[in-house]
Amino acid sequence: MRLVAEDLSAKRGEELIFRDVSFEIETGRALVVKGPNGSGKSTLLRVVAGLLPRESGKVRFSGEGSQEIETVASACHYLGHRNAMKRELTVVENLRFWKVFFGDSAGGNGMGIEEAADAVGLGGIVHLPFGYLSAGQQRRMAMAKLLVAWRPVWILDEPTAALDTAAEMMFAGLVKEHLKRGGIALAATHQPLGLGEMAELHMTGFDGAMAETWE
Ligand SMILES: Nc1ncnc2c1ncn2[C@@H]1O[C@H](COP(=O)(O)OP(=O)(O)OP(=O)(O)O)[C@@H](O)[C@H]1O
Repeated sequence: MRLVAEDLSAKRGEELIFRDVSFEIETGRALVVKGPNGSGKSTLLRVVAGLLPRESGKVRFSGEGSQEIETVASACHYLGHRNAMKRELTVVENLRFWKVFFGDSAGGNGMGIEEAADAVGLGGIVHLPFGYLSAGQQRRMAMAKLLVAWRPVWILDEPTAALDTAAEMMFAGLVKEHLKRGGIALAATHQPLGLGEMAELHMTGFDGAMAETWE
């Protein structure tokens, strides 16, 4: 199966942020989106995840297994800059909410909540309110959200910003395992994700009217 984006363009407000962006990602592969601040990386990721409307173009799956997927959005996990957790609820309550809310996509099973917390190295503190956790621990728990429900596509926006080296390595391991299970990852990042050689999409944004280049 492949995630295919064809000739995407998107606006924020009245501004065209990018156009003619196309890529394909096979199962088991990751694509890293790079580019300077403001070049449209986050916008692209949100468009692919179905969180922002696209101005033109298409996002679809093709190949074996794609028929079982109703919509691209239903097959995507999106980890944005914010953690999407309620501070007042415990970690277990937050993860339980997401597990039920997302459900599993066809062809996979999410981890149990304790197992997912263990996988991000925080098994002992799931009873605490999310707001009690340190910033790095909160980010780790947000990563556990990706594990409690199976979705083949992980869309990751600066996933390891502000994490320590151990957490970066832990997350690289999670992504590698996801790819091994037949997942797909699309990640915007300024720092290496520790995944080895990855395909890259370089976004330069518009410099004036029409000066964008895509590699
Ligand atoms: N809600 C909005 N309304 C209008 N313009 C916006 C809005 N959100 C973002 N933009 C603009 O869209 C452009 C692309 O923003 P985006 O967040 O996609 O960039 P980015 O490449 O992810 O940047 P960074 O590396 O800083 O995270 C920027 O010029 C930004 O100012």
